[in-house]
Amino acid sequence: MISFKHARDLILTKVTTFGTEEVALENALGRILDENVFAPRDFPPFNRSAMDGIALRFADLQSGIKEFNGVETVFAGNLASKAIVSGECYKIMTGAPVPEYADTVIRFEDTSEKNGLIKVLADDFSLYQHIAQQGQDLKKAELAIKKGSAINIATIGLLASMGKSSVKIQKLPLVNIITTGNEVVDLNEQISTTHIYNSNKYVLKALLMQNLIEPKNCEHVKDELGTLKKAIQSNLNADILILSGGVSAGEADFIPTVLADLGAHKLFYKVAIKPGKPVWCGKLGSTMVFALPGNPFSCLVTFKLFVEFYIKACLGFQLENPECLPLNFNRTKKSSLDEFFPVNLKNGTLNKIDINGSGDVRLGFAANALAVQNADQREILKNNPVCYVSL
Ligand SMILES: Nc1nc2c(c(=O)[nH]1)N[C@H]1C(S)=C(S)[C@@H](COP(=O)(O)OP(=O)(O)OC[C@H]3O[C@@H](n4cnc5c(N)ncnc54)[C@H](O)[C@@H]3O)O[C@H]1N2
Ligand code: MOO
Repeated sequence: MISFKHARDLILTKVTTFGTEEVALENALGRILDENVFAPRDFPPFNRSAMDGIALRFADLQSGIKEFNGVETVFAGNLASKAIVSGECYKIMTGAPVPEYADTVIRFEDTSEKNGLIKVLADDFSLYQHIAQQGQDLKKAELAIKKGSAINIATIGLLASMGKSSVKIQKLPLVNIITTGNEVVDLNEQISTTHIYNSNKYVLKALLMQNLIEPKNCEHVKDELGTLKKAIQSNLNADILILSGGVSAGEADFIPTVLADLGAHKLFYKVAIKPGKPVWCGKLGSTMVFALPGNPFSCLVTFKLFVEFYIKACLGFQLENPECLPLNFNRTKKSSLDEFFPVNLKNGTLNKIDINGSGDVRLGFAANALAVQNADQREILKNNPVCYVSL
């Protein structure tokens, strides 16, 4: 059995890229950019009025001029055709280019207009006030977004502002899922007292969808050596194969044997964590295989700790160190394993979530984070910091 950290380090030795693709901007949210994007023009591209008002010469205000002749109105999208001289101003609308002859904007609210003369009521003004100056956000040819950046909402807006209708991004992995177990039936199937519904299938699919991945194939297989072998072989046409169940010590837990028979290169089998100890990980041909324990909460936890970790590392997401916050209750443990438990992060503390072990179908559903009690910490007292990952 290896430590959690050792298991993660082994996974990192298998990090690869799934290739790149060009997608329409509207499909790029949450993905990793695979190109440097340079500003195609200055932003703003011209001195832009930030207010509806009048544009005038600051020097006039400084010399005490308070009344101005409005010579032209400049709307957003238009250019002024006249040059102003001392004592003259433009009426200008938000988003319009401030003509080169003006350098200060006064809001309409701070003016009054009578007989064509516009009076400045405010006494407090500064050069370039209410003007977003050309190139103040980005200069033409400046690196606007670095290759490897995660595309968030703001990035989508910026890319659109730069006129990018499509972007080069990291491809997502192809993922297949095989759930196992004679007692496990799909929703809508006949269920008897000793049968259970296949919740892992839906949890794994949802976890992948959370990572924007739609599984390529998803099937359920009985605990039978030959059938399992065939199913695994026919699901190696993916970057990642996720198995659930059949990895522990039971007489029908065939997965580690089948994987060995198929010539898989094992990275690890059994990690010093709870839940999820019997997790198996390795490579079969070019496919990365994660065989997760069947217990629902173990399946969820090992996906987050290992499968998602691998996917994120391959895609080039920055792997952040876990954050830590005070635990709002006392927690003791008997095992000498790293124990992961569901918590609810609220108001800066980690609050208790009821869960009866890794077979609890509730999966800690009110939880929004997974906290860890390290192997050597037998007891955590209330208000002591605990590290967690978001769910
Ligand atoms: N003698 C030992 N027994 C067990 C050990 C051990 O170290 N020694 N480890 C325990 C731990 S920890 C776990 S976790 C489980 C893992 O078992 P398996 O991966 O072999 O999974 P199964 O036995 O197939 O199932 C366990 C449990 O989960 C239910 N299950 C399975 N698949 C699904 C599914 N798709 N959807 C919902 N629920 C599922 C299954 O019915 C069982 O109740 O082993 C312990 N045993
Ligand atoms: O790892 Mo098992 O997941 O403790 O039940």
